[in-house]
Amino acid sequence: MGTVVDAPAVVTEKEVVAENMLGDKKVTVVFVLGGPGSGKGTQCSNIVEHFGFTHLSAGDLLRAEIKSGSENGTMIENMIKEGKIVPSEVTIKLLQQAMIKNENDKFLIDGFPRNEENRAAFENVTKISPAFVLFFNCSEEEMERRLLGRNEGRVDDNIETIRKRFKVFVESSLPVIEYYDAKDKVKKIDAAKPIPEVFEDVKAIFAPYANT
Ligand SMILES: Nc1ncnc2c1ncn2[C@@H]1O[C@H](COP(=O)(O)OP(=O)(O)OP(=O)(O)O)[C@@H](O)[C@H]1O
Ligand SMILES: Nc1ccn([C@@H]2O[C@H](COP(=O)(O)O)[C@@H](O)[C@H]2O)c(=O)n1
Ligand SMILES: [Mg+2]
Repeated sequence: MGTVVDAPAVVTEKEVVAENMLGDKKVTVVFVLGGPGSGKGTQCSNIVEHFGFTHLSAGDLLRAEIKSGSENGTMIENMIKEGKIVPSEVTIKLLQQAMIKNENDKFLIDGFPRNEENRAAFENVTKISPAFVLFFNCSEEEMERRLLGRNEGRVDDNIETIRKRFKVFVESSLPVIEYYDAKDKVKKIDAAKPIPEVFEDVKAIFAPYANT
């Protein structure tokens, strides 16, 4: 009888889950965080225009899901009215679908991760870690003034919900920023300055991404 040799373990390409791969494209993800009204959406529009990123706002995706008449619509609407954080699986699915649908490989993910559950679930499900976290720092007094003047008809831009959103930001979102800060991944911006001045600081951070 001939010698029996164990067949070498064959690792197919599909079994290897490479970091930051989305299907067959390698992606760059920047998380854009900051309190409600700190100017995340405003500056993301500028970054899109100058640096060719695609902007995905978790809040916008959730609001679109409500409008689409999805089965989760009522639950999402109630959570937003209360300033609460929607379960991660719902938001991550929307973000993943939006990234897959888009041909770009550079994404600004605005308003996510909002809590520890968001952060851990996104890393586990997607195996994507952010290149860095852009953190817009602003006082509650200034953010409150901006939100009350925004006039976009958002159901959560009223003083009662704004106070709840600030509490959630301090209790659940700041710890996520601290988590990434401990990994030296946070780039903090003074977001209390006028819009063009904030963008000057943002531009300096994104300079390495020009023409990529
Ligand atoms: N630096 C700034 N100075 C003054 N007003 C600003 C500044 N940045 C944004 N704004 C205004 O403040 C309001 C809130 O801005 P924006 O929607 O960008 O905030 P956000 O961080 O995305 O808020 P949210 O978390 O509620 O979505 C808008 O009306 C915007 O025009
Ligand atoms: N990761 C997230 C992001 C947002 N939400 C809910 O949407 C509301 C509005 O978010 P904005 O970023 O547009 O301010 C937010 O207050 C949450 O209710 C969420 O659940 N999870
Ligand atoms: Mg926004």
